[in-house]
Amino acid sequence: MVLANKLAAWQKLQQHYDTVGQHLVMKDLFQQDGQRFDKYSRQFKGTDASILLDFSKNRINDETLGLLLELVKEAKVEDFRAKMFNGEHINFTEDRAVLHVALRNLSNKPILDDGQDVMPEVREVLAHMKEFSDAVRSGAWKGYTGKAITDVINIGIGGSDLGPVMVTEALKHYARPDLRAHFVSNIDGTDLAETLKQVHPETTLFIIASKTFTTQETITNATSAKDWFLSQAKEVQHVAKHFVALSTNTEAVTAFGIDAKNMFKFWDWVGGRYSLWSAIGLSIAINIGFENFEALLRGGYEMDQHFLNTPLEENLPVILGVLGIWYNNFFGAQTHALLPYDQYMHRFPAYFQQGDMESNGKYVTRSGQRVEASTGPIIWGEPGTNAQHSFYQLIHQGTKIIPADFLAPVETHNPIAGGKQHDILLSNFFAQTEALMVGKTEAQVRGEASVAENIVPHKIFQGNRPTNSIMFQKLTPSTLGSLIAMYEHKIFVQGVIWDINSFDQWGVELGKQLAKVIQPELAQPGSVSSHDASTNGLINFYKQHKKQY
Ligand SMILES: O=P(O)(O)OC[C@H]1O[C@@H](O)[C@H](O)[C@@H](O)[C@@H]1O
Repeated sequence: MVLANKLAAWQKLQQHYDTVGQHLVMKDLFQQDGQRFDKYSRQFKGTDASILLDFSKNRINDETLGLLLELVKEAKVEDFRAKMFNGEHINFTEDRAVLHVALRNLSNKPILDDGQDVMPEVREVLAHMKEFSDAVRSGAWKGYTGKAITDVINIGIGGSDLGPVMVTEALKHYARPDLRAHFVSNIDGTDLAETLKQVHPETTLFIIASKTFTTQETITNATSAKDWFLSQAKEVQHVAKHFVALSTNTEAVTAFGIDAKNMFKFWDWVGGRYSLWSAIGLSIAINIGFENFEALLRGGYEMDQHFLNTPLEENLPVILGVLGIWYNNFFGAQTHALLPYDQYMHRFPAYFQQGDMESNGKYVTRSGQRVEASTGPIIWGEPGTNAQHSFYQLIHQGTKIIPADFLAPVETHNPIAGGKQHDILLSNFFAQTEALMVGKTEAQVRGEASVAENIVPHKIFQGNRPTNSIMFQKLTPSTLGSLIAMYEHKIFVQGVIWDINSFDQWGVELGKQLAKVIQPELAQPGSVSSHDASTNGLINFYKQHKKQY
């Protein structure tokens, strides 16, 4: 593969940026073209999910879009897309297929990994999840004293936590108040301790979620949870009624003491950050019911079909992907904000911090060279309108360009005050992207009542700040599924263009290795001298002041 910045379309884009792109003023473009919204907005329609993407408030014209799509073709995004769906081992550093799309493949089409159809096993696990989640929800699954389960604690971290947390929060409207979901991820004992305070062992189900079943945080928390449980339940045989595992590692699960029949399997072709669609979604299925979990899968599946079959110029993930490239690589934007105007989506940005940054935070190309162009953006965000009262100042008047996606539902689940609160929310949603685009000129500032001369520059907004507006009818399970899959594929498109492997995560390993060296040093008496002066100093400071428990 050729380095992204050496592709002919990239060079053309650079020239276009230098001569035209960087000078484009959106306000003028809107004045010149009354059809700009129609021209630069697209709709996705699933069975019941519908998503509008308005990307007209971007610093682009027809030539920009044409060249960006040329880049997609030249970088062979379509070939890679086919490779992913066909089960080729595109995650070549781990020699794995990338088949999260199989988890939501609701068609009868087989999907092959190493020549074997993975669908029968996928369906088998889904059936197991249905059976189990139904039993927990109906109360048929009983704890060791014969009581029904009231609290489910998912113990997992990274991809084995963030997806279930984000989705259960986003779909809280569909959850039953008498069946509470909790999530413990951090090795900090506070996370587990504070959660255990809220539950009772007789009515608590622990879901130990770990693809590898070797992750230190998860196994340690799971062991402490088991100790807590056994301190009251006493008999080891009761563990079977209160602990289940979600993993690819049967051996480690059984060694932990969980019965293999209480294990929900998935496969190494499911990346951790793409795993909420797999058995890792068990806490979701219990929380919102299996039918709703299936609707989530359907939404994902329908977005997969859209990504696969829609022409590039109509393809939402492709459009979002190339717009990201435009700002990241030509305007030098370092970050990308996700700003959901839906309180239920408050963990959506955190979810895609892992989804995007663990996927595309890489500087080595597929052929092992160093990239010459900037890769994955820093993803951040908070729900509107809270974010407006926090960091929007910098987006409006700071020195950095912050491309942002604004997401909002047309319909709210909670029409408080006869829908008035939703109107207020949405008026802010519309106003912010408008303000970011049009800004406020010096003349406008002066036109306002009595502004002191020295204050004038402070009140000017340059505007021309790019945003995408993403509206969907209502935050239903299928809509959420489509939105998640849309961003997954956006990340895919960008990774292919940058020629990096979006599906490994070697960058998280070094810190883990070093922690394993340091942990025994903390338990030994005396000071350490084997590290650099700073690390030695910090460790020794801790050892001097540490409390013995
Ligand atoms: O599910 P596991 O194996 O416990 O892994 C949890 C997380 O572990 C992290 O180290 C990885 O970077 C993540 O990608 C992963 O999701």
